[in-house]
Amino acid sequence: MSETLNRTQIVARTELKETSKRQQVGILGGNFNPVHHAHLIVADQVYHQLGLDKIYLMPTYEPPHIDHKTTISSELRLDMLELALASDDYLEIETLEINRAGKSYTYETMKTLTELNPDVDYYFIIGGDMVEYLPKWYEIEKLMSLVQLVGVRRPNYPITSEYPLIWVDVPLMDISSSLIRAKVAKGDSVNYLLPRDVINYIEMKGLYRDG
Ligand SMILES: Nc1ncnc2c1ncn2[C@@H]1O[C@H](COP(=O)(O)OP(=O)(O)OP(=O)(O)O)[C@@H](O)[C@H]1O
Ligand SMILES: O=C(O)c1ccc[n+]([C@@H]2O[C@H](COP(=O)([O-])O)[C@@H](O)[C@H]2O)c1
Repeated sequence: MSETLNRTQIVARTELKETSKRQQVGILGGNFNPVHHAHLIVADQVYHQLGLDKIYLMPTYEPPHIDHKTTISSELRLDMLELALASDDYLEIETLEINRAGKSYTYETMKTLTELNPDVDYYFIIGGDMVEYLPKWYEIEKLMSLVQLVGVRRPNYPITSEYPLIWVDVPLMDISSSLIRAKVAKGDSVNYLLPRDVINYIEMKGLYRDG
């Protein structure tokens, strides 16, 4: 945890201890097209720094952004997530949004998850790029009453928000799925930007060659 905790963080941290009988679960939602090492480092750092019981990486079916680019099939994205997480027992995949299909609104998802798991406290993790977009999220006020939002820094994005986020310090990593897709399309190396097994899968399936 950062040395520079703000009041929200300190209160939230205390609450973490007081609610220790309840399961503390983090969710990192995303398109994961493809999953990369920054996703895994973010999940790992939040897990350890907040002392959570588990983190789920949750692929969206259809990204809820109005202007979001098209994605690839959920089967391909799920395969890559499974390859990336094969050796970690505290990182798992939540397939609720894939199974539900349609637009993946986080409020709807977390409403379902909190109803299914009333003994779990959820921490929804978002990168700095998403933080500034929060006011436009569907039913954001209701979502905040269901989950604790956790922000992680991303290069070139501010670390302020009008919402009560817990900020977790992670190494600044200028890695993105779009960078990886662009590099694959150009034939550039993507070594060490994402797990080797995922790179092999991308090559085997011929993904992203056309941009
Ligand atoms: N390098 C990074 N540092 C911190 N957070 C990140 C990073 N990359 C992705 N995230 C966060 O992980 C979540 C899932 O990201 P997503 O699957 O959309 O990947 P992405 O790399 O942002 O993809 P794209 O480049 O296609 O937009 C989002 O909350 C995003 O902000
Ligand atoms: O619910 C919303 O309105 C909403 C708007 C934008 C993003 N999200 C969620 O934020 C997570 C990261 O989104 P993305 O597009 O960066 O992969 C993912 O779980 C999305 O479903 C949710």
